[in-house]
Amino acid sequence: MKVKVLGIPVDLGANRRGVDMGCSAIRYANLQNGLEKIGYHVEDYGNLYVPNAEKIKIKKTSLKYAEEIIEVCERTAPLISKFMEEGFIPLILGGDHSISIGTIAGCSNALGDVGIIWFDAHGDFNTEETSPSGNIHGMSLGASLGYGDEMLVKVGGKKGKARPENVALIGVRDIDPKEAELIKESGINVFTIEQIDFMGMREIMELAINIASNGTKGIHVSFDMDVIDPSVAPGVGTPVQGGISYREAHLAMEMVANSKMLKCLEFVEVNPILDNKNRTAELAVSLACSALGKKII
Ligand SMILES: NC(=[NH2+])NCCC[C@H](N)C(=O)O
Ligand SMILES: [Mn+2]
Ligand SMILES: [Mn+2]
Repeated sequence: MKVKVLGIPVDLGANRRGVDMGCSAIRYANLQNGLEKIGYHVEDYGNLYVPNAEKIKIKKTSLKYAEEIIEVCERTAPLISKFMEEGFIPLILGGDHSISIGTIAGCSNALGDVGIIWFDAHGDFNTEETSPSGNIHGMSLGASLGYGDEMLVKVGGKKGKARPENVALIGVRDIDPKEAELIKESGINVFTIEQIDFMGMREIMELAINIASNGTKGIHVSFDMDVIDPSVAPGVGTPVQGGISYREAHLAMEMVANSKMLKCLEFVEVNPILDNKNRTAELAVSLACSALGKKII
């Protein structure tokens, strides 16, 4: 039971500044202590170097900071693979959601076949052509599945990090029109917030875990804190009303732990500037503990 924590303080993929501080906020909320209490050996690698937005001129408004984000992701991928080969579960702290292009590449390279459960209010399936914002954090799931800019798609070496039938996108309620078409075309499994209301998180997670486990060597869980309702998780840059509850989020993580398939875990989009006394980071810590096996009794 070993966890290796890695901070990736990228905020270049999002419009609002401040998610780069997410990793510090999550560590400050006693992450290491919480994991040690449930029996983990925890090593903290520290943060990856990320260039400062103030020093960079945007070259392309349709793919903002692409060069820098790709460079960070290319450094991330081999590091994640290495942690996994050493027997650690990587626990990655964002940063905005663009970092997943690198983490998923690394996880996929280490495992060969990986399933992805992606929690998000958004689809993160835009491309340069469909994105209304040009922000790469809205493109990272699509890029991981082979859609979009060649350089983004090729991070870590191979195009298409998982089979679409092994991917579950959960909690979505804000998808751009052309993004929706791409999502449908891709064939990934989508569970909207409406379906969670209707079927309950338990059934959705049973399906999602099956989807992500079927024929794979393990599951990568990518957790965008904006999947949770903003009344519970206010410290995010792109909040959308009507998100999942505190307990639904925990139940989902508890079921991930029970599946014994978790190989790589990340929490992204925590923005301490917009938070209320660090409660969103504290929630990320308690969710991490649940995903890694913390039990009520
Ligand atoms: N990871 C996120 N919070 N993504 C938000 C994406 C918002 C919007 N769909 C866009 O592409 O700009
Ligand atoms: Mn996201
Ligand atoms: Mn989101």
